[in-house]
Amino acid sequence: MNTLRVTGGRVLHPDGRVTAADVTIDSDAGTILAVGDETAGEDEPAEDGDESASADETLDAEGSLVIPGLVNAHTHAAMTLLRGYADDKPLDAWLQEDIWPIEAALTPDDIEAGTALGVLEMIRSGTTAFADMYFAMDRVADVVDRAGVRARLGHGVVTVGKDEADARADVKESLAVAAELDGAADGRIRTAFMPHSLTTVGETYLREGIEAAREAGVPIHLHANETVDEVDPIVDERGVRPIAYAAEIDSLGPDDFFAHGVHLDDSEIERLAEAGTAIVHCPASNMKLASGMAPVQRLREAGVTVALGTDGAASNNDLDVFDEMRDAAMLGKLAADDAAAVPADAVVEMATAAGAEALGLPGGRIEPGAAADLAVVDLDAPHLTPVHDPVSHLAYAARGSDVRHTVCDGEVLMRDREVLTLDAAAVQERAADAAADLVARVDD
Ligand SMILES: N[C@@H](CCSC[C@H]1O[C@@H](n2cnc3c(=O)[nH]cnc32)[C@H](O)[C@@H]1O)C(=O)O
Ligand SMILES: [Zn+2]
Repeated sequence: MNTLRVTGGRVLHPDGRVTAADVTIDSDAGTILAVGDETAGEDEPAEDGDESASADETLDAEGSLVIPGLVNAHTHAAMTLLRGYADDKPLDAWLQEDIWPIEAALTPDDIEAGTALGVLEMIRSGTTAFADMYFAMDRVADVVDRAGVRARLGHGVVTVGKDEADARADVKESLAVAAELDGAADGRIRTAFMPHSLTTVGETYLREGIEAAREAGVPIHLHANETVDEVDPIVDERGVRPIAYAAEIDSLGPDDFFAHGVHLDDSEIERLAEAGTAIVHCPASNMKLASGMAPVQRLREAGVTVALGTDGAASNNDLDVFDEMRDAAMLGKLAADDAAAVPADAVVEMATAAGAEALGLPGGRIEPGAAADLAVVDLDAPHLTPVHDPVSHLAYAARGSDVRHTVCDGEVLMRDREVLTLDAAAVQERAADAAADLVARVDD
């Protein structure tokens, strides 16, 4: 057995406690073997005894905080190519006037280049798992495989504006991708059926796709209740709110997870809680597109699993989950009109354990037997001094660039800020070239 030991740091435990402890990992199995010495005093660093000497590989965590790898539970990674391409517009106009026209010109090579850039950015900011809704998903899966991260992947279906044959083909593609890619990258890739939203996919197609997904045991991921303009047409046309409609078409299951959930009434929150369907809160995207303020505190109080997502880089404009934690806490307080709402420990949980739970992926907890997915955050920086409360720093003061090392499935993906699984300079250059070519093609 090959072992990896993260030494000399302080560890964030699943119950929110922070203690000095080494973390010992079985790198072959990709699991955590031990966290400190259970029999030793909890505030004492684990002894650097024989065990440490026998680890095959070590990562220095002196002066640092060892946290679960962060989970970006809703993104479109390849949209890094469109970062800063179209800003300062509401969702509907932004998608229809800018994003969809340029996405129509994206090639599979572009999507691979943009995804590699997105994954590079995620590894460099301590994210080890993400959910991605896009297209050319075989190329996305290649990147995930090479980079060493985990992901729940799906082909996004849009049927509005398409004829019946094209619409059916899109649904079929999403189901085929979900069947083919599940279990890829040594099991680090799982899949989902991903209709874009309840308004951009017609009812017949939704029903057909969801029925097939249920038969195949594949979860469902879609954008829901993101803007008022998306809720109103459903209410006008059907006389029920979107989450009730989702239940009618059987897309409200315990393994399903919906992005946004901004405009939810109490009956919808209750339904989500009863069904066990998770919400992925994307505060930066919701603020930037002025979509609204999600009722995060009420969702959590009702028992809904709330994860965090950056959404695509064109509506954020980065993929840093630390930013998302801070934004979620800030916006959550504003939405609840209560400074005590959505506190630091809540957003840390949303970015870790709740994220893994929403995606149905391993990780999110540092404890023996859990997946060895973690990030080591360097606390030795002016903006992180003094350390009264490390959890407060994670939520309010730390940034992705404070992450020193990133580990996923027992493999070191970044050591001392050097990404080992991707050639960072090459990925960045290729993405910049692909983006410049893309814009030149579209502007012609
Ligand atoms: N097969 C579809 C692709 C859908 S992928 C998922 C889509 O979600 C879009 N998207 C990104 N962010 C958001 C958001 O916040 N709300 C809704 N859609 C978004 C993204 O631009 C992409 O077109 C097609 O042929 O158009
Ligand atoms: Zn999205």
